[in-house]
Amino acid sequence: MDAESGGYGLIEQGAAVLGGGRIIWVGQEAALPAEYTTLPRHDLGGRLVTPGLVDCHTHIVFGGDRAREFEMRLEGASYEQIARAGGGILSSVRATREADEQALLASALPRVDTLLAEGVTTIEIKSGYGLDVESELKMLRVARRIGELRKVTVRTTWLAAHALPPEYKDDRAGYIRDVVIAGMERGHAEGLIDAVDGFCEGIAFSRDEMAGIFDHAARLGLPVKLHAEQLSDLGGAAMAAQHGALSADHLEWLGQDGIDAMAVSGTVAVLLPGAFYTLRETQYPPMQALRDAGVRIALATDCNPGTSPMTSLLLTMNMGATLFRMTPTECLTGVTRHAAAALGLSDRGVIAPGLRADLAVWDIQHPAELTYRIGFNPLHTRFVGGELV
Ligand SMILES: N=CN[C@@H](CCC(=O)O)C(=O)O
Ligand SMILES: [Zn+2]
Repeated sequence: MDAESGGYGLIEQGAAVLGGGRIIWVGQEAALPAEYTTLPRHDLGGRLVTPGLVDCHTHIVFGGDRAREFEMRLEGASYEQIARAGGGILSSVRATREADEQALLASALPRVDTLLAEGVTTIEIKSGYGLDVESELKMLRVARRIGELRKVTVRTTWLAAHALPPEYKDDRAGYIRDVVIAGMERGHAEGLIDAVDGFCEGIAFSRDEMAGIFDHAARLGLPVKLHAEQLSDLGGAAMAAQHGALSADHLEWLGQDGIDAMAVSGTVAVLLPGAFYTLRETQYPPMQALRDAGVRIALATDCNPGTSPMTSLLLTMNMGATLFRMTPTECLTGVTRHAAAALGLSDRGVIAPGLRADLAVWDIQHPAELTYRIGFNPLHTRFVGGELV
């Protein structure tokens, strides 16, 4: 990092050596060690290269859409009112339960491809619209298939604690036992789960319920993360941090206790400006206090049918800057290094020897252009695991 590059760590006239899916060497082309000078070359024409982008919070696999809910909100209904009336997440649950794996895959792929076309090379995909064991596992199988078909890294997250389905409306404990925990065990045994998440909110699960679910995840050796403090302050982020959570996400209502706990545990703050924008929220995440405490901040699309029907990580960066006053450097770090950390991945997000050769090549001169433009995609090429895509 240096002052001139604005903290990006830019290398002018740079070159990188890739091999075995990894970055072997990076530096100025003039300093390329002699042993590499005879290797086949890709001339990138002086373009800017960044790490491949990481979208660390998505619900990109789902059935149906929520365009009617969008209209209802414009007519004055709130997200909570719609949820309490059986709409919101539960309407996506009905459509997701009805869809088979093929249909879910077919509807998700165009959304995924839109992300990839903007330089994304790693995507997190949550369950959470099935809310029964079979439907939740179905979502995660589709997520894994997306990774195989598109040759990108997909990290899967068990989000059965997203909402209470109607058949369990008088039996919260039964839902947690029979679906959230029993399904977690099965999904873990089948190798379908990389992390466990939940929605800690008045319309979803309490802090104590989530703590019990996280204790179970810990027994299985699964890392945890949490939708916390989106609509109210239930102290979810602090509880998640005490469980060593990889990330706490949303965080509009996060208080100082939560910030302090996240700083101690190294929990990444994942901000989701798409949901903030769509819900026309007025409560801002505590950017400066997070910075002051040294909490790492990531950005993600939160692509979902209700609160963030968005498939652009570049627009997310612009929103992070315009809505949350993040600097362009913070926005880029937020979709690379810190986003990788939010997924527990230490092998990507930076261009450095030994790390995965996931790279995005852009037709721009300066990295701030990625954040500054709106609706413009300057991606030239991606390298995924060292392969030119
Ligand atoms: N906040 C909870 N879950 C999703 C929204 C899901 C939905 O409304 O379908 C989110 O991250 O914003
Ligand atoms: Zn979410």
